[in-house]
Amino acid sequence: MPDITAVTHAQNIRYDKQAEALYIIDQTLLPGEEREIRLTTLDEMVEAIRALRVRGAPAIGICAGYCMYLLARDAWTEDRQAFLRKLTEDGEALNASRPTAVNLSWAIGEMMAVARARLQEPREVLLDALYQKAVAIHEDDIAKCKAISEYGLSLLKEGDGVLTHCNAGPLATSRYGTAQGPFLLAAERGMHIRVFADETRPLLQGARLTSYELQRAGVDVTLICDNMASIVMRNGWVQACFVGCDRIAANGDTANKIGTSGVAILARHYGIPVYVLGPTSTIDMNCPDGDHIPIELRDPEEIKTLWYEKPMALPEVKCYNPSFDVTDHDLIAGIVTEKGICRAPYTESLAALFDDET
Ligand SMILES: CSC[C@H]1O[C@H](OP(=O)(O)O)[C@H](O)[C@@H]1O
Repeated sequence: MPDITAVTHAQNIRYDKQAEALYIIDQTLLPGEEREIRLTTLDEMVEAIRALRVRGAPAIGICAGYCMYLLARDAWTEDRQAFLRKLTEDGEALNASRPTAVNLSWAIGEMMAVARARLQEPREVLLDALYQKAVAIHEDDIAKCKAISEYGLSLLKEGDGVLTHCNAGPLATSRYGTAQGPFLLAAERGMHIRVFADETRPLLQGARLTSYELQRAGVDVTLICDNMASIVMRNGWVQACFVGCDRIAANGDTANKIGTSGVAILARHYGIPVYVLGPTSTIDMNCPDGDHIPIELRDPEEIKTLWYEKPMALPEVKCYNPSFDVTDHDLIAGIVTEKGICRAPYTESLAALFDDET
């Protein structure tokens, strides 16, 4: 029996204030096992983000907020400059865990701003302000994802087919998700949307996470290999592509999971619109274009060994393993944020999102 709320409200990141403990669902074990693990030390936090036990741009930012609060508790000393130096160092180490998703550096920056602003306050006042900021980052994302899901759903009609790539559901965010949120909202409202989920090699977030979330929510999801995107588009089964984002540059160029740019180029060939969905915390107005987005390179051996019982190529074969690629802004029909749907020219429409913040 579909349990939509169990999916949309999955506690992928949970902070127990009584125990002062941070828990995450270890996403490397899904879909076979749903296990919470506790993150206590900086090394555990860095490893969890690097190993994608917690992953997805917004989720990484939310986790980083709580991590910075815990690290501040450990770094505390009456010597306030020494405290700030230690927290800064820990934040830099956390930020280095993965370079592409701007949400990580954004969340760490938000927490550091509170630490600097409250530096001379008594210990409990400063720590409470940091905790409240971490909670705000988490709760703001819930509201953002719900709004993104509503705007995204406004682009679809009953019976539409949508192709998605990687995972941008509740496991990658706080609730509902970004690119997948509209599908879950449609299910809640009894609207039939047919989703084609790319498996998304080599980390298989689409197979392991997207189809796991959507199937359990009762969404009509079909899992396909990445090299099948063209045939489902050619068959006329896809009316739109919805993808997430890890960093959107000021001109609309968007970094997302490796393979996204190929989906967008295919979609252009078949005349299918591609929408990027993500919160404004994923927009980096200091990054002028996609050439300036740092692309994470992962262990090349993953190509030959990940999820396989035995290596699928000779050990001496070279591999190249970029975790993201950049979709040119001119391939993107719209960028869906919690503030609405931005259209080209993105240099102007994205900047306008921040007008009320200047
Ligand atoms: C709403 S998640 C955004 C984005 O993050 C994912 O990358 P990863 O699984 O490596 O953290 C993927 O690119 C999603 O589209």
